[in-house]
Amino acid sequence: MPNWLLPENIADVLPSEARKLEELRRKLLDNFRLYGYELVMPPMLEYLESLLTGAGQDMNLRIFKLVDQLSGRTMGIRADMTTQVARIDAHLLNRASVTRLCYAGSVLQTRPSGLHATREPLQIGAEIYGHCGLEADAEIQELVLASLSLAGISQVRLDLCHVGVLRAIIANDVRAQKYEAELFSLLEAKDLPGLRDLTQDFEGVTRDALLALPTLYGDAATLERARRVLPDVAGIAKAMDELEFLVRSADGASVTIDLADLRGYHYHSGVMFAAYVPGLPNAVARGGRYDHVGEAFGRARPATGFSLDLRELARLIPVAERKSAIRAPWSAEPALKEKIADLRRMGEVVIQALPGHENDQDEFDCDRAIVFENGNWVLKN
Ligand SMILES: N[C@@H](Cc1c[nH]c[nH+]1)C(=O)O
Repeated sequence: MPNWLLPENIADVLPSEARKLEELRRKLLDNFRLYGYELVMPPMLEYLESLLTGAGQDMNLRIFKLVDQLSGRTMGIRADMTTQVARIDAHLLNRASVTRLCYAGSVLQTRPSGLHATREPLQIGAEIYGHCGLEADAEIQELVLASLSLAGISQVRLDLCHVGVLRAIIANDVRAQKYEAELFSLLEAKDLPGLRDLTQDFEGVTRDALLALPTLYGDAATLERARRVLPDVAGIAKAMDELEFLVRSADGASVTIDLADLRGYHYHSGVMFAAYVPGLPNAVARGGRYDHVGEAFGRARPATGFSLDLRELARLIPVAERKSAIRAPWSAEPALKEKIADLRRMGEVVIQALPGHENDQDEFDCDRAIVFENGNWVLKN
């Protein structure tokens, strides 16, 4: 095997793609700051227990593990930054007020989420702690749309879902509760035959409601249909009210409902959403409420947020034009150095051709040059 071969679903980012990624990262983080989100940088790896706190079993399967030579304990490489940021809010900041945090960094996953998906997403996201009202979810929803619009993507569909619906359906059925994890995966896969099989011995109301969930998708009118079809219990009515609030607050954006789209790390506790764009089968961004993660870290804090993979997002936008640049000869002469420094201060890219490389091609489009004329260094087209 050639020694330059990388593992499956792991890739280098080459200059033109890296430029897109970095520009997007800066734009998004700058915009988060305009909304008051403070940047945090959690570590690449932690003890496994802290990475798993508050998260479901599927998180454990997605984390690469290794042994810490200093402590002998098992460490994990983060597969998702949301719970790390919740840990920071719960333990390190310890603020009682609303806290808005954002982050950008690589995460590593043992398995790709799709055939061509990377196992090293570049995750960027924003989270709000300390407000249990839906206003926080609405702000996050707005931030998702703003982020995608900064990437030049305007045709976005927000797909809303609510974990409370499934939880309310199985709340009074002990047998169904035992199979919660299986129910999640069958619903995510919209696997009706599998769902029929599993629910055979469930109580009639539970079974009917579970079988109805995969059919409850479509425009906002789906919520009325869901109210008619699903059992009339407090948990479901509350979830429907919350979803209706968010449909209203997303004014202008295209919103759909999909009560079975429960994909995620299973730490979500309320409203969840996924953003879809044309040409991509998987969601570009995901998020939602996860009020119990802080509690698992010892400090209950309402929480909601979103994250997306910058690599995936960058694939959707065209390659940025090659930036025009100025070519300069290589010389240590002070007058030339000063001229070059002046131009760079003005934001120009000035590339000094190293001796013997005057005609090399590179990523830049050198449309001007600094030349020596009549005793001066001048800029020429
Ligand atoms: N980190 C979650 C999305 C999320 C962020 N905040 C809340 N939920 C994911 O990647 O699926």
